Amino acid sequence: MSVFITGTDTHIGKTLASAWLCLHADSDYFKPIQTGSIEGTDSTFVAGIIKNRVHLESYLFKAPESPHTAAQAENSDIDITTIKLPAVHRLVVEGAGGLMVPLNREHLMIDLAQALGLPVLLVASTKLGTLNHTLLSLEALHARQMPVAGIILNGPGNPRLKETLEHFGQSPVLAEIPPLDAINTHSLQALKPGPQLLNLFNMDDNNELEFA
Ligand SMILES: Nc1ncnc2c1ncn2[C@@H]1O[C@H](COP(=O)(O)OP(=O)(O)OP(=O)(O)O)[C@@H](O)[C@H]1O
Ligand SMILES: C[C@H](N)[C@H](N)CCCCCC(=O)O
Ligand SMILES: [Mg+2]
Repeated sequence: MSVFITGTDTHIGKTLASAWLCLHADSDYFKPIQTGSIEGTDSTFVAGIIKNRVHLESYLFKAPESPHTAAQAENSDIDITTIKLPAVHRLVVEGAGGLMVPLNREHLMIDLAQALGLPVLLVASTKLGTLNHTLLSLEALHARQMPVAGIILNGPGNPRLKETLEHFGQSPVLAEIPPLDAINTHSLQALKPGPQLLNLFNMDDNNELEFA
């Protein structure tokens, strides 16, 4: 089984969560659309953690902007039908920014996620404001009846957040990643995912995802 990792925002921890999951789930990594390549790419970061199990991006643009304008700046255009999943058994696919990020004049990141048909993991902050951002993202996914595997909370502990998001968002919080002093293979290895999250990678493709 493979998953599509999105987030409530850019810079929210999608790559961190992706590297962490690839490490523990023995999974490959694929970032179909990367912008801001000058600053360094997510694939390069993840390759530092899981070495050579990182697949080449389908689209790579220099400008640290939304994919639709970063592509335009290079006289290019993103055609989501050209994005094919690498033929591997376990794959973590990372989006860019959040779900409503435009890829071209017609498609948003959520359209790509829907086209790829993978269960979606939503990375969300634990900061004030996250309830709105997270529930809006879940609303968008549920409105399209897309398979939502669950939420990964990233940031300082916030006791009531899990229960509130599970109640209103009808999706499980599958992991809570604390602020890490260092981000490397050792620190990610030491952070153990729960069985519910790892089981996602052991499910076969026709398993129904439902909120327990
Ligand atoms: N739990 C954490 N502890 C420490 N640093 C973190 C944590 N989560 C994220 N970061 C740092 O915050 C920055 C943004 O995280 P990350 O690159 O994973 O965001 P992203 O959602 O993948 O962004 P993008 O939309 O550009 O792909 C990175 O420098 C990352 O190392
Ligand atoms: C450049 C950044 N690191 C991401 N790759 C792209 C983020 C696009 C965000 C668009 C937006 O929501 O305003
Ligand atoms: Mg990233």
